[in-house]
Amino acid sequence: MSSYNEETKAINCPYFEDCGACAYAGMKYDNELAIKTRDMEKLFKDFTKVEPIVSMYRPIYYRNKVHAVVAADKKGNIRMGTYKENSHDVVDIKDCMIEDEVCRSIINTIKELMKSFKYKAYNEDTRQGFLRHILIRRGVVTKEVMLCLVTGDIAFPSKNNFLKEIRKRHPEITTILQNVNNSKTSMILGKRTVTLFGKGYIEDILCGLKFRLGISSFYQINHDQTEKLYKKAIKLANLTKQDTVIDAYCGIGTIGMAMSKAAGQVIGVELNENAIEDAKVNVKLNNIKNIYFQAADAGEFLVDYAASGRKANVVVMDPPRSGSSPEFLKSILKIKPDRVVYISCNPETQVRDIKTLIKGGYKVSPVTPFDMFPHTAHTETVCLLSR
Ligand SMILES: C[S@@+](CC[C@H](N)C(=O)[O-])C[C@H]1O[C@@H](n2cnc3c(N)ncnc32)[C@H](O)[C@@H]1O
Repeated sequence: MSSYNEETKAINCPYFEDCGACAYAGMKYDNELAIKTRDMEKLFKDFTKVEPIVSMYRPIYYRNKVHAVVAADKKGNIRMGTYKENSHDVVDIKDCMIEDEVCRSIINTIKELMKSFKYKAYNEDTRQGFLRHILIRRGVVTKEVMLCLVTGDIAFPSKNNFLKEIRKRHPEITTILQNVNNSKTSMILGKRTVTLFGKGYIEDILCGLKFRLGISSFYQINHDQTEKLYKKAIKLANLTKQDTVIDAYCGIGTIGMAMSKAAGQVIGVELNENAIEDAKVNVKLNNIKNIYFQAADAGEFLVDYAASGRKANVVVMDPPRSGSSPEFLKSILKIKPDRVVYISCNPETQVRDIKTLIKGGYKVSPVTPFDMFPHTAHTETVCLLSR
């Protein structure tokens, strides 16, 4: 069994070595925070100072999105969990200190039901079998739960009985989806998704705003730390009603919408069309009038934006782990916004991108690290670049 020490805020986990997610399992939380701060100081030492890391009061059960790979061992026993590092062996996880407890208990129930319903785990080599992945999202404020079963085929034996049973055992589930993925791929989701029960999405409240979340859209996995991070980003942006803000890599529109009250207008740009669909609904849900969204590659969008001579005073960017693109950064240097607020889940690519902006005339504020992923080796950072 995994456990948490209330005094040291350390977690202990029997899967620690095989799973590999929690690099700092077993360590006092204070020591972990000191290591993360030191790492950030090293990384940013040539450019700027690092502020104290923003930590969690109770750093457990924070992941509001939980994923389990489903597989069978040589004896045919079902295993549900995560891939061992650099392998396709599945670590069979029964409990986890960083995942939402409700999501985890639903996964454990599905494992039990697979036996009684005689469902087979999907086999990636033969591409046979039924259940391949389980993906669950829970609204931290609304408590709505979305369960997505990723199967190798659309055929779902005893579907109605299964749905009845899982809903009886977990009345907290508000919607159930089936996604079909029979491709040789490391991607979890395939192209086809059908709603088996409920609305097909959940809602959650973040920074006082309501957000609709689909299964494929990005949503920060640590709700409480995200609110602190956005608050800091809004402060750094120092907005007025005269400002035009570009929210680049905007996902379902969370940051841009949180900034819209203080800004003149906001333009959100995001590659994932489903996320943009959610963003457009979210604007209506919150009755926001000064924001619009475009589905596009952020780099291409900004190249066109710069070429058309339009201006923006503020750019907020929150790219994926790979960071931003040279075209995007080049266009920033053309548009010359006064302020660029850069949020990153991979400070190494952030440093690379910051170097380009500094060469182009920007100065960088102290960086604030946020412990968005306690016990793992990851840190989120935010800073302001201004000219
Ligand atoms: C770290 S998430 C940030 C999302 C959002 N800002 C939030 O806080 O919820 C990065 C987002 O960038 C999107 N993305 C990835 N590559 C992109 C690209 N080339 N152009 C635009 N968006 C992209 C992803 O789909 C994802 O939604």
